[in-house]
Amino acid sequence: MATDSWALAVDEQEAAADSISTLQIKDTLEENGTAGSAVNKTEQSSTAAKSEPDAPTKTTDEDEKDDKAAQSLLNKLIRSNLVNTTHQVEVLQRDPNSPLYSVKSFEELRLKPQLLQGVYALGFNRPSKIQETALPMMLAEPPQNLIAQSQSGTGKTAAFVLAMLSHVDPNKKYPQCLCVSPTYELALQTGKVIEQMGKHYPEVQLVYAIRGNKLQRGMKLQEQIVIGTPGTMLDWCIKFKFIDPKMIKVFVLDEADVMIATQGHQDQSIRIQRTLPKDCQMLLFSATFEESVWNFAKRIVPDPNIIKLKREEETLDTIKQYYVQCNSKEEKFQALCNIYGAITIAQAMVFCHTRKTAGWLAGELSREGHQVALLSGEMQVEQRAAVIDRFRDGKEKVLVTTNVCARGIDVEQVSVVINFDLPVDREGNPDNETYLHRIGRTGRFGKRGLAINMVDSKFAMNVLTRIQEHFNKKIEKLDTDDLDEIEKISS
Ligand SMILES: Nc1ncnc2c1ncn2[C@@H]1O[C@H](COP(=O)(O)OP(=O)(O)OP(=O)(O)O)[C@@H](O)[C@H]1O
Repeated sequence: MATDSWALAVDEQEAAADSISTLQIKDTLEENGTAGSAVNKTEQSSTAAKSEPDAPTKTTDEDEKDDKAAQSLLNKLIRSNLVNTTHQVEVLQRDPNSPLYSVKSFEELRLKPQLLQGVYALGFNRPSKIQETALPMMLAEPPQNLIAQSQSGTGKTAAFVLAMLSHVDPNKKYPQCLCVSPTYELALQTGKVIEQMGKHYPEVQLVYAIRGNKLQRGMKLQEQIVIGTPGTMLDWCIKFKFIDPKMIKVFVLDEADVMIATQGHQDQSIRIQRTLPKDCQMLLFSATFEESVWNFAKRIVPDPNIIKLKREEETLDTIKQYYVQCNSKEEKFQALCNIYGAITIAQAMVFCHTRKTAGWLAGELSREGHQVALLSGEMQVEQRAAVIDRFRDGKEKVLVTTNVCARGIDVEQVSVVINFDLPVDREGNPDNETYLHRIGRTGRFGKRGLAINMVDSKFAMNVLTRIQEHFNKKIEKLDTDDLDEIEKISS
């Protein structure tokens, strides 16, 4: 696998315009000298005035899309291996009469030797759960269409990359596989996997259809695989005719759940799909599968086989939950200090509702002598990944954050999760799912965890009561002025 140097000569300015706007938000923390790093005690200013609890902030759909794309990218950047699951695979076949074929080894797939070498070079010993079923379907002759849903990190990208590399004819010097990703950064991440997997297959080449990668009018691409964002890909197929869509054998639409957040991306993807030949293999992947994703998937993939990885039920059984009653954020901070004074906490994650509170709290904790890391949404995704890596390595003991990192981060040492603010949705209702994900950071791998909720108003008390009712699990009151009582909770 090789990428031509011109193919990567992306004009950074324009490329950035194709990227998620989260990355473009001015990093106000950086101005304070604290972004992407541990909090510096001396640079934080103290806020003496009492303040009102944070009210829920409204977010726009565009924010949500940016957030999803950023979260997806962050997951990719911080993930070092396969997410371990005990999930069941659910399969709905186009032809229920044909026997379901699944593999337990990569050898059974009869891959080209260069690709098998690539798989081993990546350190893959055996197919993941989703790959066991998806790979035989994707590599079958005649090609089969597939819609696959499984959570992030279960091996979807590696699966479709292997399918694309298996289907191309390296002797034919024109595009044969198209892969569409929702953002510039996500396209680059998938491109990296193609490059790694195809390392021993240099005849196959890859080009990025992303804004800023300007080609000369009238030229025809020679690379067999094109990966890019929907707008540029559509232009390259229809407006500039760099690609002959009629020659495409495999069309992959990745991260459908992120894609559908932008109507324009949906329309462009559908327009690309319509230019492709009837026998082109259509593959669509998504981490989640709500109704809107499903409707979109059906428009892109006719007559599909469907694979779903059933979600593992998360449970609160191994987590002890408490709440602390306070009257202001300053009191909440004092309660937190008392907890730290009474019990030994290996590593803790503290969740706040807004960036402002998170920044303030990180400063206060730091002033108290804690090694604090701060992670919030306005940081660039790469900065966030660096903060998480440092925290995982134990360089900081407390991670103060907003919702941006509630999901997908496995830090084994996290023994306590503090909800400095309870999670609420846009309307101010309890966000039970986020609560579950937040406190699910602790009590992992069969260990016992501790979750402490800070309540500072009637509104927050009401949210807590409703969360308690939802999970049908009692959240005990904790008096943080009583050191003996705090000590007991850690035993
Ligand atoms: N069969 C395998 N054996 C070992 N590791 C694997 C295997 N397949 C994939 N991986 C690794 O597991 C991680 C997750 O894989 P991959 O990125 O393909 O998952 P994904 O479901 O596409 O996730 P996302 O939706 O976030 O892109 C990667 O680091 C990848 O290299």
